[in-house]
Amino acid sequence: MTLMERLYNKVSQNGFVCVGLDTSIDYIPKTHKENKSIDQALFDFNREIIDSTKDVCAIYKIQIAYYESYGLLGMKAYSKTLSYIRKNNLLSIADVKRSDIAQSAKQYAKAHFSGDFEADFITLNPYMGMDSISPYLDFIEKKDKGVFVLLRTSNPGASDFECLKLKDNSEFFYTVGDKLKELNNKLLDKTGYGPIGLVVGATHKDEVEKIRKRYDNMFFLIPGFGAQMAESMNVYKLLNNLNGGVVNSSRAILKNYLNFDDGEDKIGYYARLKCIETRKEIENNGRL
Ligand SMILES: O=c1ccn([C@@H]2O[C@H](COP(=O)(O)O)[C@@H](O)[C@H]2O)c(=O)[nH]1
Repeated sequence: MTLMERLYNKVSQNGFVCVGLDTSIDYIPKTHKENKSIDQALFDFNREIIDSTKDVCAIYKIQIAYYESYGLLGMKAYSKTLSYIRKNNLLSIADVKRSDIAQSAKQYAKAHFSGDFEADFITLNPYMGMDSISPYLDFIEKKDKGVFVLLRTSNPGASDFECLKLKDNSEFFYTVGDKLKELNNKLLDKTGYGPIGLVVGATHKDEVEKIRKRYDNMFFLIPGFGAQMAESMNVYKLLNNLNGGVVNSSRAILKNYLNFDDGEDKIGYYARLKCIETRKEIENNGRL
């Protein structure tokens, strides 16, 4: 089975939620971190979240910044989390948003598609051009890996550059998307999708239908739901009949336990509950 088939099947079986492991030591209760090294505390927390959510989510996204910020110990937790995900036959996205000249991109590809930090998918920033993307193709084709490239990001400043108007009055990000679509079209498999996906935030409601239609064969990583308060209807429209993307939620899932008196003893349980709630909210509002 190809990577895209595995992801597609996970979405069909478990739903489209992508659990974001943006794990900060600040989110971990005192009782769960005292007498532990930082790497152990981060990893134990992640393991509890993974064990409790693996049958109600499609994939895990690990935001590298949260681990890098704790130095070597953070990166140890990052590596252990990725390998735990792999050992359990689950899927991972390393949110590393890389971008560089081809020679350096090749090293990034090696770093994040093999060895200590091996992930199934990574995120890329396309703004240095197509030669900053092509070095990843070797791993995509030979090692069955995938990428999600930033297209229309969820942050408030996203329009500063992504939406700059070109001479024909189109927005710049469509040029980026069209080039990536061309590349992805050569790699489609029987799911109808290919391993070059797009990051499309659900926070910009006016464009979601146009983006979904234009990039119909591209699998989306959709951030913005939960802590960034994107509307569930926007998410639904980006999902392409609920099987064309995964919806990331990080803080809302990891910190859900804080909303309950008995939360500290049931971190995984409340994360699981939030995953189920997230899926239901998006599915139900989409049906309206
Ligand atoms: O456009 C983008 C691209 C990436 N992200 C990342 O997704 C998560 C969102 O976390 P929440 O806590 O659910 O808001 C985080 O890792 C971002 O770096 C994004 O938000 N928007």
